[in-house]
Amino acid sequence: MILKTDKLVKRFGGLIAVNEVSIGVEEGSITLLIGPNGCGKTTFVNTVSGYYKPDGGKVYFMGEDVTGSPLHKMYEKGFVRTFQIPSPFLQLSVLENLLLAARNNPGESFTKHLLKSSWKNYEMEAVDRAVQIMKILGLESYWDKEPASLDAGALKLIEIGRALMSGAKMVVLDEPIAGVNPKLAHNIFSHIVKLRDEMKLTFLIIEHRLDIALKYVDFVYAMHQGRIIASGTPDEIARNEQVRMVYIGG
Ligand SMILES: Nc1ncnc2c1ncn2[C@@H]1O[C@H](COP(=O)(O)OP(=O)(O)OP(=O)(O)O)[C@@H](O)[C@H]1O
Repeated sequence: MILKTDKLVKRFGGLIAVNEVSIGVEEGSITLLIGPNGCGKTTFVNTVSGYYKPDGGKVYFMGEDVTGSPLHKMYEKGFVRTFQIPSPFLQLSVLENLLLAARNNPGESFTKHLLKSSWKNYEMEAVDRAVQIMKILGLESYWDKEPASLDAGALKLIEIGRALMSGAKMVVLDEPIAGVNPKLAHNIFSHIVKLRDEMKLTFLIIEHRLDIALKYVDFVYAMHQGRIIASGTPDEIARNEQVRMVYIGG
């Protein structure tokens, strides 16, 4: 398991938004977190990623106890939420946007990289990686285009590509297909699957559109009122009575 939580708790005053949530995310998997509005999904992810301090329980990332680690520490360890990556620069190309998201950009620490050769090596490696990522995401033919000229699906893929350039090992996506048409939504999920298969990347995804998402993910956790009420394969979750009750309202 790349990520594990053990009885994680987050309270807001008297409200227990995350109530002893224990989950495990397999490395190289796509894991989905579902549940009705207000059930605690965002608060759970915020508590894991260091945006909130937990009121109880533990978080383990890559075998290390990271309970209460701040957001930037989790990011350094490779646990990345796409909002941590600055928004794309609309006047720059797709390639330039990917390059700017690369971590340890020598431009950031001038004195460490006075030698031109280290700049060159760094730049070549970064360009190679960006090209590899653009190929997997099907963005290579747009490499010199400005993001603003592309569709919503491509923008989402650029966002994921930039998370990858930043050295992410696990990416958390908050409703990656919200507001995009079904064709683009399937396209986004197909590329997430490719990243899992070709780069061994792990995803934790919050998504409401189960008709689409369940076709692509490996494992699902269902939350209701701060607790995990079911977990299993997409098939098991689609057949789960309690999950159906919560979603359809009995
Ligand atoms: N900062 C906060 N202060 C107080 N209460 C909060 C705060 N953030 C969330 N809550 C409450 O915690 C509960 C869980 O909210 P959360 O946003 O985590 O749910 P969610 O499952 O992500 O919902 P959605 O699908 O609508 O995004 C809700 O009752 C919400 O009102």
